[in-house]
Amino acid sequence: MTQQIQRKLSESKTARWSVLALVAFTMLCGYFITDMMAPLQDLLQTPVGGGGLGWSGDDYGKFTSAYGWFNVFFLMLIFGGMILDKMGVRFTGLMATCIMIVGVFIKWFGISHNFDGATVTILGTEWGYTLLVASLGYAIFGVGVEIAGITVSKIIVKWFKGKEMALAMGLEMACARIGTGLAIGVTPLLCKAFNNSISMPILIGLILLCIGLLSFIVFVVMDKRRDEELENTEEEAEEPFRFSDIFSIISMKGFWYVALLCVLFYSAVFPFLKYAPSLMINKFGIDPEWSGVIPALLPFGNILLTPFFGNLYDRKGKGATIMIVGAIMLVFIHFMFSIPALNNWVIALGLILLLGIAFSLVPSAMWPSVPKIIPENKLGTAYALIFWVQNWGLMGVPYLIGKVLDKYCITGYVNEKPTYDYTIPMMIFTCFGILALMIALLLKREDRIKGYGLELPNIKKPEEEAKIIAEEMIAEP
Ligand SMILES: C[C@H](NC(=O)[C@@H](N)CCCCN)C(=O)O
Repeated sequence: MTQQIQRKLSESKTARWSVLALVAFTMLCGYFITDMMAPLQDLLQTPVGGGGLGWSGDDYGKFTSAYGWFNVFFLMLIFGGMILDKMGVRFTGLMATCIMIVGVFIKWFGISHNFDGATVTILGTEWGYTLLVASLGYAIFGVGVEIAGITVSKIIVKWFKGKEMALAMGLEMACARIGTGLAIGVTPLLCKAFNNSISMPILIGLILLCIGLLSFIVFVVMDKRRDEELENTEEEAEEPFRFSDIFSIISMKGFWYVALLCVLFYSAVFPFLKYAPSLMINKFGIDPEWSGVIPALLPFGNILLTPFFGNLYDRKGKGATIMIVGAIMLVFIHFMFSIPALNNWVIALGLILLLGIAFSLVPSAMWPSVPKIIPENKLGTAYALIFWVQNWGLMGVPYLIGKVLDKYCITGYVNEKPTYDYTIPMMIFTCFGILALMIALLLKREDRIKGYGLELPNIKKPEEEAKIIAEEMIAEP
């Protein structure tokens, strides 16, 4: 009987696509705030007298890397994954969204106060209070948005397993990319509209996130209703999560290949995006006000392509091959960016569009591949562990690039602001691409050995599904 209800509910397309829209909107808000400071790097580095905050490249690198501080060092993401598997998607998602709100509020507070220019020395480095408070806020926000990310992945598996799972994940990522695209493209305009205010766009982000919380609350109501109908609450999951599951996950080679591919690939994209507006100004001579426009095309390209490739994976399979193609493209693109003579904006445009394709290929195949390697009751923890490994890159790479820029890449000063040569940073990103390619090849090999089914379609044919249901009904008299 339970299975029959489950079947009926899982057939309700409207319900599951509405759920997707609700949680994807929350993620859109989260990603908007994650990336909104990138196009303001130039203004942040403008001296205080000129209306900026007077940060150095190193300061900007520190702030950007704060995103991963608590996730990486205090293992917040891993605790988040454990909470997710123990407490379920509703509790964890609400908790994560509230953490995001607190973090953005603190970041806004830090940026909108100058604390009379006071500084403090931590671990031998000097921090202005504005930088420190804003970074702390961003670090707290980073915990929230990452836990929300794993929660949403689990929600999609819960509602879409055996259906259009990769398409749904692709669409969720597409919405998240709208957030990134808006952050990069629109923030400088918002800033200008409010008299070059850096804090005002953050406040707008905060308001948007509160609407994101409301959207998640509507999801909670729907999800609760579904579980009540199924007479199968999250707390009564058949095989609850055990602490020892962490060890069983990390003892799998397949898990490590996905985690390493994830950290290497994403380290060459998200941190790159944080510096892309500055690259456009320094290498391609684009006006600071418009420096976000070309980079913003990357996430907007993802909006169409990630669901497209997700759908392809659902129907045709070839997940491991898709990841290899994406990694090859990544190497080519960053290598081209690193060549100093290629400095025409048309080349920047072409490369960003290509990066949009590469950055659609890998995520659209990688995330839906995780449930093929890891059992569902350990999925929250597995996604959390993958995100944790990835956060080392999201934290460390912007910091590294900030240091490299200030130490090796300054070519001069204009209005007291440094100008940079981006050759070395782009070569660093190319190296990440090469390593990602090697791991993608190893993953395909492991799939052949272990038979995870990464090259197989996700959508089960009706005959196969009928067989599974019949087997389940026999097992449950
Ligand atoms: C689904 C995936 N999300 C992540 O990888 C997050 N850990 C990183 C979020 C960083 C946001 N700038 C994705 O967005 O592809």
